Amino acid sequence: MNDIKLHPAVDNGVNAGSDRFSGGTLHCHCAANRVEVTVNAQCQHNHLCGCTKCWKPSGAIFSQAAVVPRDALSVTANEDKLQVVDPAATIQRHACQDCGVHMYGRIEDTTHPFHGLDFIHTELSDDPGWAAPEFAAFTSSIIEAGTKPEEMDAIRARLKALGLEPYDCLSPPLMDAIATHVAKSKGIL
Ligand SMILES: N[C@@H](CCC(=O)N[C@@H](CS)C(=O)NCC(=O)O)C(=O)O
Ligand SMILES: [Zn+2]
Ligand SMILES: [Zn+2]
Repeated sequence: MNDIKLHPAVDNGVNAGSDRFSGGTLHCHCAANRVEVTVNAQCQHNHLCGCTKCWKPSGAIFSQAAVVPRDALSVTANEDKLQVVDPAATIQRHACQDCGVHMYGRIEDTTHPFHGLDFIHTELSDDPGWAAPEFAAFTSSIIEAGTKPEEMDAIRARLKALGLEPYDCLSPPLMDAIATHVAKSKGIL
């Protein structure tokens, strides 16, 4: 056992997803009248995120976030309990007002490279088979939430041991995808 706790989904090892998985339901943490989100797709780009804005289960220092096509996602129960956490943010995080869990994040800016993709936290689903996290994003940002800078070497080593390469922004393929989108929108590519 390793005493560094990153996120419950990876602390005992990363579980592989299923190639045959095609979606499931997510629930908030309320004991009754749970908000339910139904996703009719496997997720992509699942990763840990160390930023201060993404929702984390209690005790976790990283969030786990993935994307799905926005037209594959619908709120199927208790949508009236959802409220956008920060309307000024790029990602509009729709959270349950009662338990605080973020049910999905949506980008409304049609020019954004990730427009059309919604962010979800797959641990809110009991359905097995969601694609596994592949890397850790915004790793240095965990300091902004209280992790001591001197703990970072051990945390990055633990991430690497789990096969989750730590980056301080997004992974190179996603950074390349963003830059490609920007270059195309400027007519450079
Ligand atoms: N260091 C900042 C980073 C925040 C940040 O840029 N988060 C990334 C990853 S989720 C992002 O794309 N944020 C857009 C948003 O929150 O709308 C923090 O920890 O708050
Ligand atoms: Zn709730
Ligand atoms: Zn984040």
